[in-house]
Amino acid sequence: MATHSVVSTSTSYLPTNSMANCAFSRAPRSFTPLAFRLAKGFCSITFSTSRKPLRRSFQVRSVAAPAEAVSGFDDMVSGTQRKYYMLGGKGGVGKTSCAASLAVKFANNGHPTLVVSTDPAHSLSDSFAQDLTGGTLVPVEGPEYPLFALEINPEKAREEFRNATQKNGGTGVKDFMDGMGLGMIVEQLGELKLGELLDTPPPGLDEAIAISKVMQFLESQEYSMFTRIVFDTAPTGHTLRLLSLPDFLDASIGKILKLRQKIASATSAIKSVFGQEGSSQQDAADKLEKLRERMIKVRELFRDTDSTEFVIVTIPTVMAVSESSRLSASLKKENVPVKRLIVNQILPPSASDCKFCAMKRKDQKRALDMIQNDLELSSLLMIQAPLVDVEIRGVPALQFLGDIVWK
Ligand SMILES: Nc1ncnc2c1ncn2[C@@H]1O[C@H](COP(=O)(O)OP(=O)(O)OP(=O)(O)O)[C@@H](O)[C@H]1O
Repeated sequence: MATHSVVSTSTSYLPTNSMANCAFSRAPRSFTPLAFRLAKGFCSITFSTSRKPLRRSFQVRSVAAPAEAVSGFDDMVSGTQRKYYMLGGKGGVGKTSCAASLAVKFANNGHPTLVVSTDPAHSLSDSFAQDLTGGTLVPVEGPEYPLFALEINPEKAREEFRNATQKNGGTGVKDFMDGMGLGMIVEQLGELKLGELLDTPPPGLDEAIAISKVMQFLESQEYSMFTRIVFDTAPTGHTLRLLSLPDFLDASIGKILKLRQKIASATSAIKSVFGQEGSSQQDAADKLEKLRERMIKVRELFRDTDSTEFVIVTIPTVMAVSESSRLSASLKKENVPVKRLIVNQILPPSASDCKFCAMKRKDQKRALDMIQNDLELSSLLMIQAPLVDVEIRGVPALQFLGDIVWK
């Protein structure tokens, strides 16, 4: 198996420090790559500057790759049935870059695609070099088939829901129960903390509501065209909490709705309370019911082996690999289908390493060996993605990365 490392032939871009000895040399970071053409033996990159386009040529060395790097993209792209890919892992490992590059690749291979960020700290806009904020679908320019991006604003989604349960400055469901002299029952149902849940949401709720918001989009006929949906998820901790959240919310909301029904039919006095303030409370109850239905759908979606896959993204460091192993175990426990592990930012092969690179390479090798011996991770299809020497920003750059990673 051969891979290609990019070596600048233009000495003006070679750094003056010891890294200059490395095959892995630097490209000008202040430029935005406009087009990448990688062919066997030769690669050319066109950069734009504020003054004029600049073209630089690069030799591409053929070197032995350390391991098989085939991702099984053919399998991922085949069929027109809708499929969901969720990319997750430790913060900063390259989830967004991998998710965005996968979305671009799907769109270039015949799939109308939607890429969604559910990470409260969005970086999709940065990755596509396009403003995708605003919580609506934004078309991404460049790919052959339609590609839309969506950055969910969890804060806004939560506010919308909270407003429906907080009429007249009340504090939501808990006040609603208190107001009917039923606060005691709420207290008795110790685990029923929906009021608090809305006031001080636990970590992960934002993302659950964000995904529920996505479901809202997907239920709509208007969006039925998308055959591939790629999620750029929040870092591991959020994702793990998110996985257990639909069950928790389902149970809590289910209980409160049942309780409400029981109370409503039990006494006429309470019935009249419902009657007088019917619309806002009915509205809140309807919203709760709707949220609950969506949570059930989210839970089913996470576990559907036919249509969903969670791809773990990591980097070759002991800390990242340990976290990925825990993530994999948790996903397995929750019956979430996982097949692939991307090990991103691997130093490309080089004939002459500087001291820094040699040490880094040794560390990376240790982490890669750790993956091979890890009970959780060794069974996954490992995709090795090289550390590239340009910032992955904009569709051409994502296409370039996608062609390396998704083969
Ligand atoms: N293979 C790679 N080679 C070089 N740079 C990379 C590579 N993958 C990602 N990067 C860079 O690393 C930085 C972090 O990447 P990215 O935003 O995709 O990570 P993330 O896991 O989504 O981060 P966060 O957890 O903060 O959302 C970005 O500047 C990106 O361009």
